[in-house]
Amino acid sequence: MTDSILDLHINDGLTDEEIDHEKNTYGPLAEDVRELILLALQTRVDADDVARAREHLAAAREILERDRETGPYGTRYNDSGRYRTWGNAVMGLRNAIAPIGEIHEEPDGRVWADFRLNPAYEGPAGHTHGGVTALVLDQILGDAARAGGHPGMTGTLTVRYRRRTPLGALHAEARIDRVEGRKTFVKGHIADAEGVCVEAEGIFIAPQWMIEHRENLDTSPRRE
Ligand SMILES: CCCCCCCCCCCCCCCC(=O)SCCNC(=O)CCNC(=O)[C@H](O)C(C)(C)COP(=O)(O)OP(=O)(O)OC[C@H]1O[C@@H](n2cnc3c(N)ncnc32)[C@H](O)[C@@H]1OP(=O)(O)O
Repeated sequence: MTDSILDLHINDGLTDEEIDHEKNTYGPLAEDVRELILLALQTRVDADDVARAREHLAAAREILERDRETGPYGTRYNDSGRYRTWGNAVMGLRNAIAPIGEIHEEPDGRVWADFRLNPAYEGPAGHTHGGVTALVLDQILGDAARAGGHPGMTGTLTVRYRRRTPLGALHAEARIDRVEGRKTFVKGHIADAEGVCVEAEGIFIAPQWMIEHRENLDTSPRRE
């Protein structure tokens, strides 16, 4: 173990039942917080009602803080090969800002997700923030590299914004273009119902520590 990423790659020994229990407990909490983020943006109730709502939120925070972790979630797995990246900013089950619920991996190497971006992801008025589409593409392209057996860190991500990306229903997909030694070149895009909005090419590079620990890495399709 030579890298700080590996230090957060932990078999926590949970049973499948315990993982399911955690999923059913903390997943809905993240959903509630996601709804609260939107409500903070959109509510029009008056100051008295806001003050009352904040009292309830303070009470909820007091309960949740009674027993908590303080650091990042990292990657956790168990003996049956269930990997959890629940803190991930794009698709972490316990992360209320993560916009994607599930990323699908096809046998032909295509990786894709259908998702919705609500107004909390706004950049130009009524449209998606360019940093958010880049965030999603970094994940989807990185997942295509990993799912194809070539996990790596993003070395370069080149993003071309072809036309404005609306908020609402979107589709992202990616696949490996070619592999050159430790470098994997991946191409992908985000589209709305009218077609492609943003294209990206990523170069994912397997650092030495990742190659050395390859057999322990999360290339399994059972990630959740
Ligand atoms: C145990 C847990 C494991 C988890 C395993 C699963 C991971 C599965 C991910 C899932 C999906 C995640 C999706 C989100 C992915 C991020 O968000 S990752 C976070 C953002 N990226 C980073 O923080 C990376 C920071 N940079 C680095 O760590 C290092 O610079 C790199 C990129 C690993 C390269 O370091 P290095 O291995 O020392 O590279 P080096 O030996 O200098 O060069 C090797 C080759 O790459 C080229 N190269 C070097 N840097 C670059 C670059 N930036 N751009 C292009 N080419 C470059 C060199 O020219 C060289 O090419 P050749 O001469 O061989 O042709």
